[in-house]
Amino acid sequence: MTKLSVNINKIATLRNSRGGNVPNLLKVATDIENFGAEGITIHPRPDERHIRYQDARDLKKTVTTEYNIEGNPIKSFMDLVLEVKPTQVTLVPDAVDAITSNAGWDTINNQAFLQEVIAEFQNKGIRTSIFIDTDLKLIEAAAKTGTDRIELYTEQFASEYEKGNKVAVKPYTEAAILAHKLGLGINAGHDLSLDNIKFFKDNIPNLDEVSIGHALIAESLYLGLENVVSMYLHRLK
Ligand SMILES: CC(=O)[C@@H](O)[C@H](O)COP(=O)(O)O
Ligand SMILES: NCC(=O)COP(=O)(O)O
Repeated sequence: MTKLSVNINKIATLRNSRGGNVPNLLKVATDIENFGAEGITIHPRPDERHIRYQDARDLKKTVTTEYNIEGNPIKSFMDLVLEVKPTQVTLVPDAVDAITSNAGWDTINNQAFLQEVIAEFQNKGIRTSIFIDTDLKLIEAAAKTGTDRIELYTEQFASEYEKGNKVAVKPYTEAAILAHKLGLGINAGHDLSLDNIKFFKDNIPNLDEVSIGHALIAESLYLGLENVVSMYLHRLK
């Protein structure tokens, strides 16, 4: 079975836009768990434009499902994760000013560095995952870092699938087959959505977990709008 971990960055974006506590990030995380999601994902960025470091600490007290923290292992991020001790840390090589994650790790050139930080997290009992593209040489090198899992970076698949190019899933299938052979767990994420998730899942063997945020929150708005507009109209009668 593939677990759904909901990325709540966008809830924090909305909250921060007004400076108060609406929507309440902790309550939303608990509600998402109560609705059946099997995990909560956050990606605190160094500028704290959405998830704040304090959110990561507060969520540790309330999240009862799998808690996944994503980010680039710079010192402040490593200190935070080692303090909070989530279920899983997902290492993402994103630049400080990146609008969103836009590349996977070069696991060949960063092998020694990744080995070192992965060992540090694992020594504290934190499962590790590496955000990665589908190049098979990168998957082989990922296995040598000692990581527990990889997270396949699905942006390319999602954009090609939207154009009708279903064959774009093939490199992901091949990467997953090799990763499984090498003993790695398999996660996936970025731009997965209600439109593409079933096809992706059906084509990726041994898919442990997907983390979905941007599309899921946008879809929640669309699917909830009719209900909320009619509730307002009812109150205005
Ligand atoms: C690693 C990944 O693909 C997601 O964490 C994505 O980066 C979400 O981050 P933003 O919400 O900042 O775009
Ligand atoms: N790891 C991917 C993630 O957490 C969510 O990415 P997105 O759905 O916001 O693109």
